[in-house]
Amino acid sequence: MSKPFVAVLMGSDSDLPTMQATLDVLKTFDIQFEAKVTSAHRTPAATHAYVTDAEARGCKVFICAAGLAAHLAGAVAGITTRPVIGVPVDCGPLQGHDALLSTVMMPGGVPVATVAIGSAGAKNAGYLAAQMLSVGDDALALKVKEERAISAEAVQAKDAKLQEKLANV
Ligand SMILES: Nc1c(C(=O)O)ncn1[C@@H]1O[C@H](COP(=O)(O)O)[C@@H](O)[C@H]1O
Repeated sequence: MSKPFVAVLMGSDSDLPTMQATLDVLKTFDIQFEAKVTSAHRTPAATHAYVTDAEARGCKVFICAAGLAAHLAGAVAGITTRPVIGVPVDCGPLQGHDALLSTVMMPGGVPVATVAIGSAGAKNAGYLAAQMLSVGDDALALKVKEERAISAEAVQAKDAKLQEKLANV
């Protein structure tokens, strides 16, 4: 049986600093992934071949990051019926606003789940992929819940510190 994994695709190696946040989250959850530079514009045939092959080998979710005229996520969504998460990368003169619109504004029937511009969006792409995979995986669902609880505790600890500071003013 094919092993489930997430494919993390980037339009360029210049997107890697942004996408490190996605890879870090996938590692936190022990989710298998493949990371690859491939471009709908520059290497359309290779992108098509990879997506078709990855789906056949067990890819459950595609995460696609691109900046500027970001068509990678949309092009991948046109090839596969697996969920596609789009990360607009903050580069170029428009700082990712162009990538946001070209990633999110998909025609009906071919969705791309688009996250925020830049590293915060890249981080959420990892969490969203984990939540998608957790639908059929109870152990992963538990890990996602535990991670949420840890992050809630961190916020509460920050508030406790603030209250302490305020009490001493
Ligand atoms: N938007 C796309 C696509 C695509 O959509 O297929 N391929 C590369 N790119 C983006 O071009 C930007 C500049 O790329 P370079 O740094 O290689 O010049 C990157 O953010 C990349 O994702």
